[in-house]
Amino acid sequence: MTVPTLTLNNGVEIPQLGFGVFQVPPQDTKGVVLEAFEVGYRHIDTAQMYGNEAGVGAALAESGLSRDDVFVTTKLNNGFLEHDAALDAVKRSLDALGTDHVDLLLIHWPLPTVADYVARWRTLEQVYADGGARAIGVSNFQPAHLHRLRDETTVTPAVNQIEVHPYLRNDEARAAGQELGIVTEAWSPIAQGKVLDDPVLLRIAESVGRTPAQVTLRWHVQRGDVVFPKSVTRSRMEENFALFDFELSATDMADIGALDRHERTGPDPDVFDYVPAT
Ligand SMILES: NC(=O)C1=CN([C@@H]2O[C@H](COP(=O)(O)OP(=O)(O)OC[C@H]3O[C@@H](n4cnc5c(N)ncnc54)[C@H](OP(=O)(O)O)[C@@H]3O)[C@@H](O)[C@H]2O)C=CC1
Ligand SMILES: O=C(O)C(=O)[C@@H](O)[C@H](O)C(=O)CO
Repeated sequence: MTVPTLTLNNGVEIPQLGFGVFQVPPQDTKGVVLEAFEVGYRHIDTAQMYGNEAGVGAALAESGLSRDDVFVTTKLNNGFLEHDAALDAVKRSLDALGTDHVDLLLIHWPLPTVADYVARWRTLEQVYADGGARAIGVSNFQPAHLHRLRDETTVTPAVNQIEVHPYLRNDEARAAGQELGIVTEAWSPIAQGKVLDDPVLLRIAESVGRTPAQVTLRWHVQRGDVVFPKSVTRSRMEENFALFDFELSATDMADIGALDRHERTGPDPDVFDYVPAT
């Protein structure tokens, strides 16, 4: 199955479907990512916060895949608020991943009540200028945060990685991204499994002969977002990868969109202030 790519605002191509490794235990990560590569995934979404970049790096090294064939994203952890500390943290990520550049580097959380995200964005701009990342972006940024970056900095984020699933369409943040030429990446795309028993998704899944997870992921794809479902279960990795040989009708798309309850599974970016010790 061929995974389509989207073109980011600096011309870099990103596979629209990837594999997320949040909550994959560090000691299992190499094996899980190698399995994901076997299934066909070529886009891995990790983070300093997940503690498993070294496992991703070990899988990259052992896979025999060319570095250019895999799109790797990592994220600057919340504790690195100062320029030099953030640069050092990025260097450690590159070492752990066994590469001299990532394809995409994100600010993980804006932390608007803790520190100035504009300063962290300038650090990412430097990493980008120095070749440590082919593209830079943000995660969990609200429209006002994106507008501040537009007004006060030089490089437009390539992506905004935000929580999106049928119970949280997150229309405002997606629309701000569209206005500014920023691709939306939908995290927790199946709401960590919470949407899978929904009667509407069950009905549509039955009608198209697919599973509720496939229908949900296909909904994201048809909306034009990037997704990277996580699973440590081989059969689910395969299920989540099989999205490009069926289509949802306009009515199915609208019915899924109507499930929005503004219900987050994760923290609210306007107030999230978790800063780990570094
Ligand atoms: N930037 C940010 O702040 C955040 C980013 N993310 C990113 O998004 C990725 C995906 O989000 P995540 O929170 O992991 O949640 P997901 O929505 O991807 O759901 C993962 C959960 O669903 C289960 N699951 C996966 N596929 C299926 C299936 N086909 N049928 C039934 N159950 C299934 C998994 O179980 P099992 O593994 O046991 O098979 C796991 O418990 C993360 O891994 C991370 O890369 C996530 C949260 C926040
Ligand atoms: O998975 C991520 O990328 C996250 O940022 C989450 O872990 C988030 O920090 C969270 O769920 C905290 O409870």
